[in-house]
Amino acid sequence: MTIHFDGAGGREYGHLALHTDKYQINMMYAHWKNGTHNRKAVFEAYFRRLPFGNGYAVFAGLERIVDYIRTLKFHEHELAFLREQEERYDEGFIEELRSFRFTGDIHAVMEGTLIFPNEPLVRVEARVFEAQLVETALLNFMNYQTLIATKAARIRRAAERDVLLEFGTRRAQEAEAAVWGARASYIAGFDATSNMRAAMLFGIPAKGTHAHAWVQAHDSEQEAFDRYADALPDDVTLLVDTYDTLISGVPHAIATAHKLAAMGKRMSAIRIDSGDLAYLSKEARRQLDDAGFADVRIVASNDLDESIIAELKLQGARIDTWGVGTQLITAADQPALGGVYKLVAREAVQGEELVPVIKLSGNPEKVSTPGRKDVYRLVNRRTGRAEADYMAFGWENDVRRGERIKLFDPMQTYRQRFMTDYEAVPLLQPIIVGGELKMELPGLAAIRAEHRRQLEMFPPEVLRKVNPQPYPVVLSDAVWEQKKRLIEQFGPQMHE
Ligand SMILES: Nc1ncnc2c1ncn2[C@@H]1O[C@H](COP(=O)(O)OP(=O)(O)OP(=O)(O)O)[C@@H](O)[C@H]1O
Ligand SMILES: O=P(O)(O)OC[C@H]1O[C@H](OP(=O)(O)OP(=O)(O)O)[C@H](O)[C@@H]1O
Ligand SMILES: O=C(O)c1cccnc1
Repeated sequence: MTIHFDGAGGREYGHLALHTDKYQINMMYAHWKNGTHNRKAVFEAYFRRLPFGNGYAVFAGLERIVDYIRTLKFHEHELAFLREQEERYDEGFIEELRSFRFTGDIHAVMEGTLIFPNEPLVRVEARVFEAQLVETALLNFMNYQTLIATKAARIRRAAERDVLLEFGTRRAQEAEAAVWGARASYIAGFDATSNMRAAMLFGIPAKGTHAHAWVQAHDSEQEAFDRYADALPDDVTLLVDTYDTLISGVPHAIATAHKLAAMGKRMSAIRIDSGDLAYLSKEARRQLDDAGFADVRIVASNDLDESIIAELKLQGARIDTWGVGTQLITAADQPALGGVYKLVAREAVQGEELVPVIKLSGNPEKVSTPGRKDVYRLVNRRTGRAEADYMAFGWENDVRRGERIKLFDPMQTYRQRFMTDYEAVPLLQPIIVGGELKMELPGLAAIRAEHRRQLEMFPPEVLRKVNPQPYPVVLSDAVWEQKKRLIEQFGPQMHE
């Protein structure tokens, strides 16, 4: 059976229970066959390396994860499809899936939070049957949206206080990437999107200029500008590079601006989309100023990214607004974030205590950190600065009480120091408990404000775009001791 996409937005198309890798279904099946499917498991999602050589990443994806978890169920057409698989799953398993709901707990970092390698960002505690299924979709959402939010944060930094417009939809890796990418960019400081659906779904301001096609669709550039300005209300932006930016585009735009002014309307901006954007913007600025339009702004676009924006600023470009598409929405210089989802604890016997588990690797970076962990941001009370993120077990009270704690880097254990006068801010919040939404997720305005507030807490050395200082992510003694113990316990087996 194949459910053909009927082109009419068929409802099946939006159902995500099978938005998972086949091996998850097979593991669920094997757990079910063995009678272990109801045992509790704890998974943590994290990434190991920061993208783009940045000093931090920006967490995004939670809204989509929560929506997915809350609506997760197997529909009849999905069960029918599973019945046809070569594994010939027992009918009892299909029946089990028919009543499937997520009944576990999810703790997560809030969107917009600055995050760092190897710290848990989402913790899923549920029957292994449930926790296993959701890995793929959860990573899919978290990895893409966090990647785009991080890229957007770099662009925001380069653009300083200028206006940033997200223009990526036409180059995005399909429709969902466009809208969730627009949202992720907005979280990290973009001001608006050209994508109308993203604007409608999420309440992001929608903004747009016009394309070359508008100019080409008229007998002359002047006519095109006048007609566009006539048709649209105040504050139009005219694209001036269809023929020649300085010889025809800007002078024609100025002529239109004069006509608008005579009618009590105004032209708000021109857009330049090709050529030497530094030179053209400076010359266009001069022409506009000389004509008495010092308040008309200049928008630039054309394959921009954070490096080109920084470079154009160095060259003294007179650009007020940056339209950024392809490089942002595809994260062109690093098109994937390698977030992973690892089992850290499990019920060896149903109903009994959780036991920590480890994943070993020849590569020390890839050895997982066992046990169900919390993560705290340690903020120096005197300076208000974040100094380290600290992973500890739930029963460790010293950090919560603000007692003196040791900070050491698990990759460089000889480097350690102590911290006393700090506030420990828990990063993992209870989002879903017992399958029920525990907290109302913040709206985009609050997420953006929190993101901006967090940036203030980090030193410029961590925030800079090139060769930033690593921010410490450290383990409590107890977490480190347990990791060592499990490495010793399971290590030799690697060589057998
Ligand atoms: N002054 C500048 N310094 C550095 N990079 C620039 C400068 N001006 C433009 N760029 C960037 O150079 C790249 C190529 O620009 P180029 O001038 O080749 O485009 P174009 O060929 O004129 O545009 P199009 O192909 O859209 O017609 C783009 O990414 C653009 O943003
Ligand atoms: O360059 P981006 O950062 O992706 O920004 C979006 C681009 O999309 C439009 O170009 P269009 O699709 O018409 O193609 P072209 O200008 O590259 O020919 C627009 O004029 C921008 O150049
Ligand atoms: O509004 C614009 O100028 C725009 C929108 C999408 C892509 N390029 C430009």
